[in-house]
Parts: sequence; structure tokens; C-alpha cells
Amino acid sequence: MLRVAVPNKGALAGAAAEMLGEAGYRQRHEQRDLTVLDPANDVEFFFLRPKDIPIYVGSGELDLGITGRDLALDSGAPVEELLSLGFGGSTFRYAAPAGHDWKVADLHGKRLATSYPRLVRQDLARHGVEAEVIRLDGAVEISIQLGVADAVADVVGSGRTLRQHNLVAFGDPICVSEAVLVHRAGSEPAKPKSQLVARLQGVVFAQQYMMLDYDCPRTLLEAAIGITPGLESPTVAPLADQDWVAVRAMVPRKDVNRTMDELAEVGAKAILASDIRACRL
Ligand SMILES: Nc1ncnc2c1ncn2[C@@H]1O[C@H](COP(=O)(O)OP(=O)(O)OP(=O)(O)O)[C@@H](O)[C@H]1O
Ligand SMILES: O=P(O)(O)OC[C@H]1O[C@H](OP(=O)(O)OP(=O)(O)O)[C@H](O)[C@@H]1O
Ligand SMILES: [Mg+2]
Repeated sequence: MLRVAVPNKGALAGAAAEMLGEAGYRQRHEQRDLTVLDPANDVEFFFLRPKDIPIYVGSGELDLGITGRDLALDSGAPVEELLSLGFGGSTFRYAAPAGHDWKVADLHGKRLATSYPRLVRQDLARHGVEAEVIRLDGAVEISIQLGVADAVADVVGSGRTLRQHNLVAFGDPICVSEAVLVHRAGSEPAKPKSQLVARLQGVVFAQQYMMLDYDCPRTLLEAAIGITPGLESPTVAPLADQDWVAVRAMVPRKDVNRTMDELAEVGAKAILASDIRACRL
């Protein structure tokens, strides 16, 4: 039976559960349940803190896990990414009080608070900067005003928390993160494992694409296909009116409105965009 770690709470938990549900796996009904058995798919899910997941997967106790790239790197556990999941996007950055043009070199000799000490120490070493790293569990942005640190290194999502505490981010992002599916580095892609990977890949892909359907005069088909080449090639079907065809193609979600504008401009009609729930490519 495949054993899979899933975040039990926090920023990644909701979207991870939703994605597994969309991929056809059994959901937990009680927020406090720590395991869920899915005999139909021969999988057992373990609901764990995202920070601990790389440790369980890296040790080989669990086969797969969903966690943040930043957490996986900070753990130092021997895990590797199988798939980027497209949610939980953040950057991990240095930040310090606004009003000064901070450089990473300015951290030399300073106190730096973070929940990701390994990631930070590695980055400081890369910059040849020696700073005192103070490990905090959370709410790191407040540590400067409370007097325990001069600067921080923390997760930035919208940037709202930094602004609230009058901090500015500086230097290149230490890590550009999102939720990822990991396995133990170098482990074999056993079959049930690769089936779960393929299912999740299908959901990630479905979320990034939309299906476009439209009617097009035959004479304009070439131009329309140039706008919606699809993945392999678009489906073209005859209409009752011999001069028209129906076209169906997948398009990147982020481009869908611009693509619809372009199709309308070349003369396509009845352009419909619909969501794709899941797919196998
Ligand atoms: N505001 C945010 N926006 C986007 N991603 C975030 C945000 N906060 C955390 N993350 C991502 O979520 C993961 C950490 O999740 P979470 O914050 O739930 O864990 P935690 O900090 O260990 O737990 P908790 O916050 O519940 O104490 C990291 O990969 C991080 O990059
Ligand atoms: O840029 P923003 O959108 O404001 O998000 C960033 C904040 O979100 C996370 O905190 P979380 O809620 O996980 O609390 P924590 O600090 O206790 O981990 C992160 O640690 C930052 O504090
Ligand atoms: Mg957090």
C-alpha cells in the first residue's frame, strides 16, 4: 500500500486536500484525523505538519509527500521533487526596517531571525556573510520590534505582513517556493506511486488549461488554428452548414481572454471557454 503524507493544517492543507479529492482520492471527514485509508486506490494518507513531511519521506517511512519547496530545502532531508503543484506560491526573503537601502552584506554581524535556519545559513555562507541566526517558530516579522533581531528572513506571500511591520524585503529571493510532491531521493517510481503522480499531474495541468470551443468559417480555419494550435492539434468537426466547422482546443488559462478576443477578430463565433477538471496527457 502506498503511504502518502499530506499537510494537516496551515497554508497548504486546504489546497492539497482539494487537489487529492479532484484526483479521485478519499478525503478525511474529520479535521483532526491523522490518517485516512483509501483501499479502493491502495493508498493510506498521513496528515502531518508540512515541516515534518520531508523528514518522514526522506527517511523512507512514507513514499510520497506534499510540502513546500522551501520547507523541503530547509529540512536537509534527502527528498527530491516529482511535481510542482501550482499552489502555495511564495518567496523566501531577507527583510529589515524600511528607510535604509539594505544589502545582504549589511547583515554581517547582525542578528537575523528566521524559522528556516538551514536555508538561511546556506545562503549567508554563499554570500560570505556572518550573522547570528535566531530560530523562531513563527510570527517572525515581529521579532525586530520586540528587540530580539535586527533583520529577518521569512516567507512572503502578498507582502502584507512585511508592510504591516514597516519592513522591506531586500536581496534576491533566497527561494522561490510552491507546494511540491516529493519522494525519497533516488527511490524507484513504483507503479501505485507513478499512478498518483500521473493523477496529480492531470489535475495540475487541468487547472492551468481551459477548453475552447468555437465555430469558424472554413475559409478562416487556418488563421483560427494559428491562434489555437492545441496541444497535439485541435479537433475540427463539420457543421450542418458546409461552409462552417466546429473547433475544439486546449489553451493556457492565463491567455484565455486574449485568445478569445483574437478568435472573435478573425471571425470565429460562439466561442465558449470551459474548465477542465482532470486529464491524462
Ligand atoms: N502567506 C503565504 N502565502 C503563500 N504561501 C505561504 C504563505 N505562508 C506560508 N506559505 C507556504 O506554506 C508552507 C508553510 O506552511 P505553513 O505556514 O502552514 O507552515 P508552518 O509555518 O510550519 O505552520 P504554521 O504557520 O501553521 O505554524 C511553506 O511552503 C510556505 O512557503
Ligand atoms: O506576505 P503575506 O501574505 O503577508 O504572508 C506572509 C506571512 O504568512 C506566513 O505566516 P503564517 O500565517 O504561516 O504564520 P507563521 O508566521 O506563524 O508561520 C509567513 O510566515 C509570513 O508571516
Ligand atoms: Mg507559517
